[in-house]
Parts: sequence; C-alpha cells; structure tokens
Amino acid sequence: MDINKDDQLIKASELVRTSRVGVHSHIRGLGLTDELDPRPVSNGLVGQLRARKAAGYIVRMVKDGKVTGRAVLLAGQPGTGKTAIAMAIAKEMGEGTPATLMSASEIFSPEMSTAEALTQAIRRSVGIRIKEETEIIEGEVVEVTIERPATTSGAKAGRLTLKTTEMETIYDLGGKMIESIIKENIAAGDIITIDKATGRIAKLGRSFTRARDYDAQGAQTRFIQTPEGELQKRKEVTHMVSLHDIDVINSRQQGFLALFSGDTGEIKQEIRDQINQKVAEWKEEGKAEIVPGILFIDEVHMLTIECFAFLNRALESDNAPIVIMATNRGITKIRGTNELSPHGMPMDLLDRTLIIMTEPYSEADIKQILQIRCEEEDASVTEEALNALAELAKSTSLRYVMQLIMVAKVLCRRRKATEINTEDISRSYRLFSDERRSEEWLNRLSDQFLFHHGTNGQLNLAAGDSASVSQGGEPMSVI
Ligand SMILES: Nc1ncnc2c1ncn2[C@@H]1O[C@H](COP(=O)(O)OP(=O)(O)OP(=O)(O)O)[C@@H](O)[C@H]1O
Repeated sequence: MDINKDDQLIKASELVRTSRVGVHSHIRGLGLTDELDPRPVSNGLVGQLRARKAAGYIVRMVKDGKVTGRAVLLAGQPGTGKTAIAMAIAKEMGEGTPATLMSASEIFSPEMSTAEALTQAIRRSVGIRIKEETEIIEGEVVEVTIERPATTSGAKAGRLTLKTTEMETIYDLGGKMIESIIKENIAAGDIITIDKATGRIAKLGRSFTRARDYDAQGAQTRFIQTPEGELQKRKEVTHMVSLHDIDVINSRQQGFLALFSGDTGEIKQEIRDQINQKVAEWKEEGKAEIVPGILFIDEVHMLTIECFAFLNRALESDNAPIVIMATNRGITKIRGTNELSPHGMPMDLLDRTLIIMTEPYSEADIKQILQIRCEEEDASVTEEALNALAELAKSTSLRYVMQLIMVAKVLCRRRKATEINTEDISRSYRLFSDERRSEEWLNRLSDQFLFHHGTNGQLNLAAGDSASVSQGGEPMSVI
C-alpha cells in the first residue's frame, strides 16, 4: 500500500509505529489458562505464579458479578510486581467493567476532603449499563457531497445519500453533521449509523461490495453486509457510564463539561441520594444494570486512619466495587495514630481483606523480565549484556536496572551499533547512580550538605566549602 503525500511516495512498510513505552506497558493480562493456571511467562508477566492465580480468582469473581464490596491486599517487597499484577487485573476486566487505578496520595488535595475524594473514586469504579431504545438511521453511504462556501464565513452545505438493500434516500446536511462527516472521514462504501437524537455518527465498517478495494483500506478494515429494510429504525443500545459520571452531569454547579476538564469539585450528598434512587428505579424497570468494578489503591499505607475507617464502611454498601490495595510496608504505624499494625493498616480492615503475597524474584525471572522490557523498548541486547543487567539487579533493584536499558540504548546508538553490549551497561551504570550509591555518597559527604540528618539522626545545618565532587566517587569521564 502506498500513501501519496505531497507528491512523495511513502511506503507503508517504512512508516514507524510510534507509541509511548510506560513502565507497565509490557503487561497485557494475567497470562492464565482457562482453568486459571498461570503460564510461567505470558502476557508480559513472569513468575509470581501464586499471586497471579489468586488474582485470576478475583477477576473471575468480579466478572461473574457474584461478589461486591470485597477488599484485596497485594503485599510484598518493593519491585515484586504488585502494581504490575493490578494492571494485569484491570486489563483482564476488559471494557465492560470499570476499573479505577490510583495512588493513595491522590486522595489528599486542598480542593476536596478525603471522604469526598474516596467517594468519587468508589463511584468511578461502579458502572451503570443503561439500555435504551433510540431512533437511528443506518445504511451504506452512496455519496457524500460537501459544498464549501466561497467565503470563510459562509455556512457549509452538503448532502448524504444512504441506501439499504431495499431503499435509497438523500439527506440534507447541517453544519455540525458536515463536521462529523469530515472528522470521521466518511466516504462512499462506508456503513454508518446516525443517532437521530444526538446526531452522533458512527462508522460500523465498509460494505462487502467494496471488498475489492481492499488494498486501499488497510488490514484492519471491517467488511459488513449492506443493512436490510428501512433506513430509519429503532434499536436498543447500551451505554456504560460510571455512577460518578452521572453525579457530575447532574450536579448543577459542575455540569457535564467538568467531565472533560476533570475538575469536578465536591458533589452534594443530596444529589448522590437522588441518583442512587433513580438508578434503583431504572434497575427495577429493567432499564439499567449495576456493574461493580474494581478500585485499585497503590501505596495504601499512605491513607490515614480516617480514610481506612471510611473505606471499611463503604465496602458494606450493596454496590461497592472490589477494592484492591497494594503496599510494600512491614509492621509500621497507621498514619494518624501511634498504633503499629501489619502493613500500616488497621486490624479491622485487614481482617476482612484477602491478602495476596508477592515474593522476591529468582535471577532467572529477573532475566526474563529484563528480556521482555528490552523487547518492549525495542532494544536489542547481547546475551552477555542481559546477564550483566540481571546480575546488577541483584545488587541494586529491578526498577533501577530497567531504567538503565533506555540509557544503554542511547549510548549504543551513539557508537552506531545495533546491539547493547556490556560496555554500554557499565557506562550507564556509571552515569546514573542507584539508591544505595546515592546514600553512600551522601553519608561520605555529610558535612557538605545542608540539613543532613545522617544515619545517626544528627542534623548538620552548615554546608561545607567544597562541592566539586564526582558522583559515586568515580570520575565522570564516561563518554
Ligand atoms: N512478574 C513480572 N512480570 C513482568 N514485569 C514485572 C513483573 N513484576 C514486576 N514487573 C515490572 O517491574 C517493575 C516494578 O514492578 P512493580 O512496580 O509492579 O512493583 P511493586 O511491587 O508495585 O513495587 P513497589 O512496592 O515499590 O510499588 C515494573 O515495571 C513492572 O511492570
């Protein structure tokens, strides 16, 4: 397939796919069989078999819709894949189940109380599947004509000819409709549906009669039959919205625009009560279905005792989502108290929580994870360099070593090579310090830093004279 652009022919095969690579972008699911047995390496996840299997049961429970209001805790040392497993759970849920992923620190903001922030997070994780009958126009596009006005201020005019297997009609188009048609790139041969109430146009696919133009369409094109019967018909459509979306749209001082800005502010309890009542009525009448999803709270030890108490109570509601929490803390103080408790969480909440423990990785698992990350970052690496990275992860951390891949890739490119070698790794290691070397460095130069407490807790207020020190005590003449 060729794309003609500015008289220059660009081969589609030469186009480079650009997409951002995030820390968890290699995770595509839990990698379980139908019997919920974990495959050793699958869907981007490696090892951690027991935790993945347990997570699979949670997904099955939520999807079956049999349980609501349960709490699950992913507990384990830093870098043992708790967030990765939570991401995998969200992926497994699919589009039909709402999933909210957040860090506990997001609960605290000057704009709203913690109770309000938690309520919004919970209601964001509860979906309402609404069924309604709407009038639609559905057919194959025979022709679209848009007349552009001579002046920029004049209104555009246009006509759309649609057909089914039995009839053909010409529609006059207004300005908004023309914009949608241009935006959706609607052309002759497309099968489209227009919602009569909202004017929304959706492209369903291309007509089979156009299948011979396949080369010009791309492999993802969906071919479908030309609709039969009348052009205008009534159709049952289902939408999925979250309880929070309904709250925002109905809260007068916010309005639906807040959905786009994300700036929702506090919502009055009376509005929520009315919405709960309305949703209950819709449910009674068979118009809506409540779909409790999942709310994932990372770094849950950051919550205060009040937040935990609030969560505990919220979980008792009939339509509460499954709350999945994650923490890397041991026995520590619950925030806002002097009480020590496992994971920094109150005992009454822990008591009703299913705890999934993640374990430290073996060297083979680490190597496998690093291999997956290299592929994800499009970085070719020699076997030796991969071993060096895995070895380094033992003395530093998996996260630190994962970051080095990107640096090593740049260094590798600079020497015009295609494969990262051990020298690229060692240069990256010398360029960027890990946590342990940074701490050693600070302790060594403690008298030259302001407000240095030191490991003995002593505070040093005065800075030293000299600051000309190389990082990690090693010379910086690396590249
Ligand atoms: N089993 C795994 N398979 C593939 N990638 C993994 C696995 N475990 C962890 N990772 C990756 O390693 C990195 C660190 O893992 P993650 O952030 O999930 O750890 P964590 O347990 O949440 O750590 P912390 O307690 O510090 O928040 C991430 O990029 C993650 O995607």
